[in-house]
Amino acid sequence: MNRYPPCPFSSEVFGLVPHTDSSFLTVVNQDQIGGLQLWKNGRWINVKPNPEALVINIGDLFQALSNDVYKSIKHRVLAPQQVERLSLAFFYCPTYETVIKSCIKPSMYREFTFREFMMQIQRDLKATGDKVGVSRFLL
Ligand SMILES: O=C(O)CCC(=O)C(=O)O
Ligand SMILES: [Fe+2]
Repeated sequence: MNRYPPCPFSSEVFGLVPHTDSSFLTVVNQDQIGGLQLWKNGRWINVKPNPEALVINIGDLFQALSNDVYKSIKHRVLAPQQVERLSLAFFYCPTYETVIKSCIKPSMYREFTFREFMMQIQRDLKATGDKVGVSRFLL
């Protein structure tokens, strides 16, 4: 559950900074406040809340397994100005021992386990303050 409290400095801070999800797939149920945006064709696009729909995000593992046929899209959440925003995110991930390996050859990525991937993200975050992500495993 993500809770985004109303923020008087909403133009200066993010609810959630730009990122890609480290999962295989993410299922998001957002409320009606809005603020979720996708980076597409060089600009941020609003994901309009729809009470009858869930948002399905392709994650980094889907990108690696599909050999970049599908991309994990960069997204962010703007901080709400006046009212609280809530969302539910379900990250569909494999076990840590699962080997991520594309069946499309030649593979763009070397084989890696989900554990290796998550540990590399933590190391990069500590060292650079940023998630480098799946590009770390490009051959
Ligand atoms: O709150 C949202 O709509 C998206 C949440 C999200 O991107 C995440 O939890 O990774
Ligand atoms: Fe996300």
